[in-house]
Amino acid sequence: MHCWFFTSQVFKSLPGKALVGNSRNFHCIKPLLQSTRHRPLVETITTLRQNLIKSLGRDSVSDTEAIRKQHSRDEGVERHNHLADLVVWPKSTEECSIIASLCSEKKVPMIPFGTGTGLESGVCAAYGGVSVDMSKMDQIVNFNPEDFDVTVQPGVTRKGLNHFLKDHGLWFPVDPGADASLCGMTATSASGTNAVRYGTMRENVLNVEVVLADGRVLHTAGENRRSKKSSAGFNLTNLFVGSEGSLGFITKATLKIYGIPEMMLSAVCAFTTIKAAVDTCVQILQSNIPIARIELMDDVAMDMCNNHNKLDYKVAPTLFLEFHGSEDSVKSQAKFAGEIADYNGGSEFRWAYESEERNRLWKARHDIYWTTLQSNPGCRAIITDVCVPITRLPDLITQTKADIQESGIIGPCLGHVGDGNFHTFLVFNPNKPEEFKKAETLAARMTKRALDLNGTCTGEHGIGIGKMNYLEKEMGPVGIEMMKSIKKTLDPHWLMNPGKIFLSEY
Ligand SMILES: Cc1cc2c(cc1C)N(C[C@H](O)[C@H](O)[C@H](O)COP(=O)(O)OP(=O)(O)OC[C@H]1O[C@@H](n3cnc4c(N)ncnc43)[C@H](O)[C@@H]1O)c1[nH]c(=O)[nH]c(=O)c1N2
Ligand SMILES: O=C(O)C(=O)Cc1ccccc1
Ligand SMILES: [Mn+2]
Repeated sequence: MHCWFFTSQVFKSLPGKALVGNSRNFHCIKPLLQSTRHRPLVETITTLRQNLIKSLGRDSVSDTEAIRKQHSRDEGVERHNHLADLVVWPKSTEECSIIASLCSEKKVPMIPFGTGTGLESGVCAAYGGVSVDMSKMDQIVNFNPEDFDVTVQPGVTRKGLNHFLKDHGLWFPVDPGADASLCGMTATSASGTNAVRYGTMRENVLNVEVVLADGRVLHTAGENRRSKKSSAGFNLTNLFVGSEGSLGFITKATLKIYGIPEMMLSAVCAFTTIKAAVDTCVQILQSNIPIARIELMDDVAMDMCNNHNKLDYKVAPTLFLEFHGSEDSVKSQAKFAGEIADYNGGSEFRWAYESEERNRLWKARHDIYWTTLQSNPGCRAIITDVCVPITRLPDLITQTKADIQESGIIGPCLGHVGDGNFHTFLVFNPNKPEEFKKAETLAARMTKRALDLNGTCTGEHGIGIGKMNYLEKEMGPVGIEMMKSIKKTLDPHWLMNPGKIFLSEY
């Protein structure tokens, strides 16, 4: 039973309480944790702050409100306005271990913070506590080009790593649309446009070093081990891939890296219907063309993309494709894919050979989130991220689009159709609760549809706060119970990132 009392404000998160606050534009989309957990006592935080300063030094601890605010939300829609009580910056695994021990001793929650680009409120301080910003641990600690692996600390971002790798003719292909930390990407089991060919974080993490809630240090595949495969005991590495800061601090990640392909060729192809575009994708995959990326943008997304980036693509359901390999192989892949697209009524491929043009095309795709928000000033968006077996995709997207059109809400559909993973972002004006309600209802209908089609409520963004309800449905009672018993072994006092993933505690 947790007996914590709040510090900064008389604010208790009541079970199931939904907040729609106009003045601060924040929305609690889903009920918060159904528990009577309270924030830590003021005197507890004061003592903890002194102990942390003594151990880490003054420059590694802050209780400044602006810093706490900056660490108490991510890039997703705001779900509440609770603040972390303190922010700390460990410089090493040892310091992270000290932080965990000191917080555990006082039973104060800890929230790992990567770069804050998450979309599901994963870094929010649902019950106060200490936000642990990992950015000062920013070294590439072990690089083995001939073995195609590298080990990074949590402050290294994906673009930072690729900047280092490119001089060696190597790259790390998992590419969420933001320049996220690689350990944050591990924690959310992130993905991106290259997953069709190279996989997601789940397939590209060989080992992680973790600091557990009590300060112990765990190497999930054994210390410094980096074999491409192993069947030695349980797969503890993948236990932490997708753990969303709820099982421990990832303080090192050993990753697979790849040779930069001899040739990368991108193409854009427009279709008359969403179904034709998605059927083309399914047939390309079924024909075993080793396509690197295949992304769908619907007419709404294309229109915004054109306007925002001064592009002149057709305003129609569109596939963005990319082929990697030797020149001969790329050309034959592209030719075969072009024939399949043509069979489904696709337009001529618009090619992009030069890296400059390719980057512009893919930047337009990656930036669609900002594009949509900037195209609708003052609005926010509920982001959906369902993933289904690819043959179920045409119906799912078509039905979802029909729902959106009927609702009158702005909701572009796009995403990683090669994985069966697609997104809508359901735009609403925070000062119009009826729009928010419509967006929320659409998201719920879409997720129910995906679960009914043997899919998942989240392909890559994680559960965070926004999808706690859905996880219960998706996993069922035994699944949830199993996850909690694993968490209880690693974090018996529920101190790691409380208020996320699960609706109730032990
Ligand atoms: C414009 C845009 C576009 C995209 C995306 C975001 C934005 C803003 N994302 C989402 C986001 O980039 C992705 O979830 C990243 O993995 C988040 O990494 P951060 O380092 O920002 O984690 P952030 O700091 O946001 O934390 C996310 C979660 O991980 C935990 N965490 C972070 N660092 C940790 C550590 N060292 N140890 C333990 N836990 C840790 C946190 O506690 C939290 O629960 C995305 N995603 C995706 O999969 N595919 C995509 O295509 C995109 N596209
Ligand atoms: O762009 C993507 O693929 C993302 O996952 C990020 C995203 C998805 C939907 C809305 C906003 C951002
Ligand atoms: Mn995505």
